Amino acid sequence: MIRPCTVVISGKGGTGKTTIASLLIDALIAAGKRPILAVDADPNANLHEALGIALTETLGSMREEAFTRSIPPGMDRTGYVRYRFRRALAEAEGYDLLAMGRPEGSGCYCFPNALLTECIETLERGYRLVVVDSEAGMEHIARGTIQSPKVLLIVSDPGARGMRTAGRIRDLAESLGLSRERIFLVVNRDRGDDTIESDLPLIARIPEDPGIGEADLAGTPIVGIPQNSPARAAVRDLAARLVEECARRGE
Ligand SMILES: Nc1ncnc2c1ncn2[C@@H]1O[C@H](COP(=O)(O)OP(=O)(O)OP(=O)(O)O)[C@@H](O)[C@H]1O
Repeated sequence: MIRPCTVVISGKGGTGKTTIASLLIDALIAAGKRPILAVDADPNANLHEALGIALTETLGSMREEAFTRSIPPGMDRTGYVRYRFRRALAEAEGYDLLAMGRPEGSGCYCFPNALLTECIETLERGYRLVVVDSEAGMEHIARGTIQSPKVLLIVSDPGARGMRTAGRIRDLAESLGLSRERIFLVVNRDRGDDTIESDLPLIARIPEDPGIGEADLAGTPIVGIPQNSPARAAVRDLAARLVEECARRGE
């Protein structure tokens, strides 16, 4: 089976992971790289809002039912959970979205992780790309839920502190077995004249874009910003680079 190319977007809180994930998914679809599986693995699940689609269910929200609710006649519990799992996919033009939902209690994603680990291989079939909106801790990589991604993007603001954090995330990813050549830096909210001091390979500089702020303020989807907006153009270039990286690593 050919596995899709998995791109994980990580970075510390508020750096623009979800914004970039949504524009990236949109750009990849426009480039014909469909269908895409989008996974919202951020505890503050809001990728669906950035993409402008409704979400009816998260993997976390299925927990109670999976164990307590009586299952329909003729189905065993595993079959029922798989059925519900497929239903948790929000279908949209060119992609499906799966949201993990909030962690249970002490920050553990035990149930959604177990579910995703069990189902991801079957689920991945049929997708060309998997784009994961993740968090800095990379619990999903640590737990092996998301198999070694082909590309890890670390999003950071241009400042020195952001660069140090990006370096620490890279070290964490490496300690989890990800090879350095798969890890790239994305500088977001770039003002053009910032000096980037990082030993991470820079794959994209996404400019500060007033259209994103306006969409945020109005609560409208990020993917609704004009096609010619500066951030969108930069993400299109990023999408093209990712397509090359995936091809190099055997999509
Ligand atoms: N290039 C940009 N230009 C202008 N504003 C931006 C840009 N990128 C992100 N923002 C703004 O920065 C804020 C944080 O962005 P976003 O929610 O995408 O970050 P995040 O890393 O996903 O956050 P969290 O870790 O909380 O999930 C939002 O208000 C968003 O509108």
